[in-house]
This record gives sequence, C-alpha cells and structure tokens, in this order.
Amino acid sequence: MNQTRTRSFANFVNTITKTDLYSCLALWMEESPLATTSVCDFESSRSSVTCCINDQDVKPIINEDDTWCGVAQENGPLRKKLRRNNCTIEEKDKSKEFVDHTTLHDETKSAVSCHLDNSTSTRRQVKAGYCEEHLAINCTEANGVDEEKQTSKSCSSKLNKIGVVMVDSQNPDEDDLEKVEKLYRMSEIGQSIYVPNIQKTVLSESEIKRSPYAPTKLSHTSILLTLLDRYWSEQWKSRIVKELNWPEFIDCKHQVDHSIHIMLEWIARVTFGDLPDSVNFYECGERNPNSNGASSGSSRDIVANHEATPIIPDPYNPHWQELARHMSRMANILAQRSNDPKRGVGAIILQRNQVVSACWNGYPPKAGYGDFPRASHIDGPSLAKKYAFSIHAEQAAILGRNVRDVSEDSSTLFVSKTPCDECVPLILKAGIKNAVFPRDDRQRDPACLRYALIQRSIALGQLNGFESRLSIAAQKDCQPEATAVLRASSQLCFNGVAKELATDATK
Ligand SMILES: O=c1ccn([C@H]2C[C@H](O)[C@@H](COP(=O)(O)O)O2)c(=O)[nH]1
Repeated sequence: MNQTRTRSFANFVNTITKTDLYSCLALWMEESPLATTSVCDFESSRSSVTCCINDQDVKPIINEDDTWCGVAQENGPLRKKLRRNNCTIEEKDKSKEFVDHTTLHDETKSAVSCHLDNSTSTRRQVKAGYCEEHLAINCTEANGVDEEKQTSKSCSSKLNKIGVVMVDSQNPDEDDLEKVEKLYRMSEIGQSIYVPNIQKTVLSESEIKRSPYAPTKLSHTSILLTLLDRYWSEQWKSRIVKELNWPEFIDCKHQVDHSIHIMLEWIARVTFGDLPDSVNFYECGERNPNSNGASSGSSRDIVANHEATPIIPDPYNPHWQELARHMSRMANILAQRSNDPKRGVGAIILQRNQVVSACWNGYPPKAGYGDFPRASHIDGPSLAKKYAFSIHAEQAAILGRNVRDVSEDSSTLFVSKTPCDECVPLILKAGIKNAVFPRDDRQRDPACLRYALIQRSIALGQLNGFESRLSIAAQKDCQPEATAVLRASSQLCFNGVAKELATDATK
C-alpha cells in the first residue's frame, strides 16, 4: 500500500460513534456466557452481569439484578420518570453501604434504588447497562415461562429496554452528577428509541484496526444470521409498533431494517470475524514456584454464572475459555472506538464476574481538536505525538475502573493487544492478577513501544498471563502477517504449548 493511501486513511478513517458503540456493547453483553443462563431462568436472573462503561463522558454504569441504583435529584427529571414508569423508589440511607458506591456531595440529591415493575413485563430488568437509549431491537419472544426456558441463547432478555444505571466513581464531582442526570434523561426511562446508525464506511474501515489474528476469510456470516434471527426477527418487527409505541416505525421500517443489519454485521465482523471460535487461550510461562505473587488459576470445576463464585482464569475450564473469547471480542469492539487510526486497542477489567472497567486507547479527554493528530505509522513528525500523547487502553481501563480494589484473584485484564512495557508496571501496581491478550511477536521499529516486560513479569510470577492463539488448522486461513506472528509465537511460546501445536500440525 502506498504512502498517500495510508495517510489518507489516517486522516479520514471513520470511527463508530459512542452511542452506537454502547448499543453494540449492550447487545454484546446479552451474549455473555455470564448472562445467558441466568437470563433464561427467571429465578436466577438476579445473578445478572454487572457492567460499566467508563470514559470521558459517561461515568460508570452498573446494573445489579433488578435493582437500579443511582443518584437522583429530589424532584428532578429522573425521579419523575421513574414514578411515571411505575418504579418503586426506595430511599437509601446515605450512611449505609450504598454510599460506598455513590458518594453524594450535594444534599439536594440522594441515593435511590428502584425496583422495576415486573408485573407488566417480567423481562424489564436487563443485564447490561450500556446503552443511553432504547434500541429498537429485540430478541425472540419470551412470553411464558416454558418458552423462557428454551435453549439459553434463544430467549435472551429484551433489548428494547436497556437500562442505564449509574454508580458513581470514587472521585465524583458536580460534573459527574450532572452527567448522570443527563444520562438518565436520555435513558430507557426517557422513553426514547434509538436506532443505531453505523455508517457503511465505519463497517468497511473496521478492517483497519483489526486484530493481527483476524483471518482473511471472514467467518462471521453464520453469527450474523444468528444475531439477526435473535434480535431482529420478522416476529419482533411485527410487534414493534405496539411494543415500543412507535407508530412511525411503519414509515421508516426499511431504513431501520438497514441500520440494524449494518449494526449486527459490524458486531459479527469485529467479534467473531476477528476472533473466531478456533481461538483458544493458553497459560504462558512457568510460574516461579517460590513466588508469592499472582495465584494460580486452578479452580477447574468452577461453574459459570454462579454469582458468588468468580471465575478464576483457567485454560482447562471450558467455561473460562468461552468467557475469555467473549471478553476478548468485547475488547475488539472497544478497540474500534480508538483514536489511533492504525491500532485500535480495547481493554476490560473483569473482577468477580463483573466488568469493572472497559476502555480503549486514545487521546486524553479535553484534548483540543487538532492538538493530537490521528497519526499513522508513516506520518512522520505526528507519529511522535501518537506515542507521546495516547493513553493506552490498559492505562485508560486502570484509571477509569469503578472499583478501587482490582487485586482479587479473579481480577483479569482482557486486552486486544500484548501489553507494552509502559502498561505492565501499571497493571502490576494496580494489583491485577491475570492478563489475557493475543501474543504479537512482530519485529518492531526500535523507536516504537517495547513489549518485553510482560513475559518477564509472567516468568517472575507477578502476573498470570494467558495468550490467545488460533489453532494450527485455522492458521491457513489467516492473513500472511498473522500467520507469521502465529508461527513465531508457536516457536517461542512457553510451557509446552509449542509442542502441543506441533503435534496438532503433524496430525
Ligand atoms: O499496551 C499497549 C500498547 C499500545 N497501545 C496503543 C498505543 C498506540 O495508540 C498504539 C500503538 O500501537 P502500534 O502497534 O505501535 O502502532 O497502541 C495500547 O493501547 N496498549
């Protein structure tokens, strides 16, 4: 590719909007292995996944079973909307544990927790609070209990009601509280309907920031059909007008149809297309037996979805493999929002089965437009700015986490790129115990970032590391670049995985 072409990408690459990104994340969390079984079993749906989104505009968002927690002005719009929507508002005693989550600086605001009215819809509580507005998509109908107990994937909860719930960060200020109010005004409770609007250019340019493991032949078609079937069925379309009280849908059906297709295609590409099912996760490094650092992920028979039992990373546990694929794909989704036109990186911190942070690499909040050129590799002087001013995905995730302590045994960073030498000390300092990443052993320009520390930290037992790799059989479908990376990594990889891969290859 010639230089002019690359530079023009650097200048004009289109990025998914934040609202669309959140919509996609909301949907993606519905697919979470931590969410699916609980969704189908109403009684156990209280073990819902807790999620947050953290970035410059939106403060952490958390959903706890069917309870929403947040801060609302005494007679503010949120309270009114909650009342209008039959939510029972329960005042929380500020001195009690709730304050741990929600620090209240302003006496006119108080903590509330709201039980959604389940009598009208048993499905109104939702798992993932990512979306600012309603999505006009839904899953297959789940009217009766029997139907709800169908296979786990076919009865996901209704996405047309996506709750946005805020739990304050640990250093909130007035601005935060205002943002939360704003968020609520735009939320489900505001009764708005959001139609995603991912541009076709965003869809095609999603390729540019793809993971180095992306196979050339995209294998996302079947997942696209599955997503369409699950969230955008003919049956649901016929009910939209009534269920969403949206008469205008008739007139814009074609357009909405198109938008939803593009959104689902984008999700399918970025998730399954870039990280196919043939990717597995392998533990790296022999741990120093004398180390008293990171603990071993040895809880092999841990069952997913059990709220009280956090899943500890363990490559031998198929539930964890599934979870790791899910979270890594979610990191790929986040990476697409990066400011870096060539290298999107997404990072998630999961602790106790809860996403406590989710971010991407980019320029700092309040960066003046043009101060930080969206440089590409070949952009000469601006490249210096790219490295000097980018906040890495891991750094953003650590800074923006919504819990202070991320040092529990289950704390896991899922990142879509090998953590660099700038990030590793921060990961260690934050106390994160596990890191899951794709190995990337390409030779680099010495002026660029370095990637030596992660392996050292793993070898020293300071961190448990888990690398994602395509199976040998799947490598033949990879891009040449990715194949080279994989070959290199299988030669270099730790603790016998190379042998295992070599055995696979000879079969
Ligand atoms: O651990 C890391 C390493 C890098 N990043 C970000 C920072 C830059 O935007 C790009 C650099 O990647 P290149 O492959 O050198 O272009 O990736 C990160 O977020 N985390």
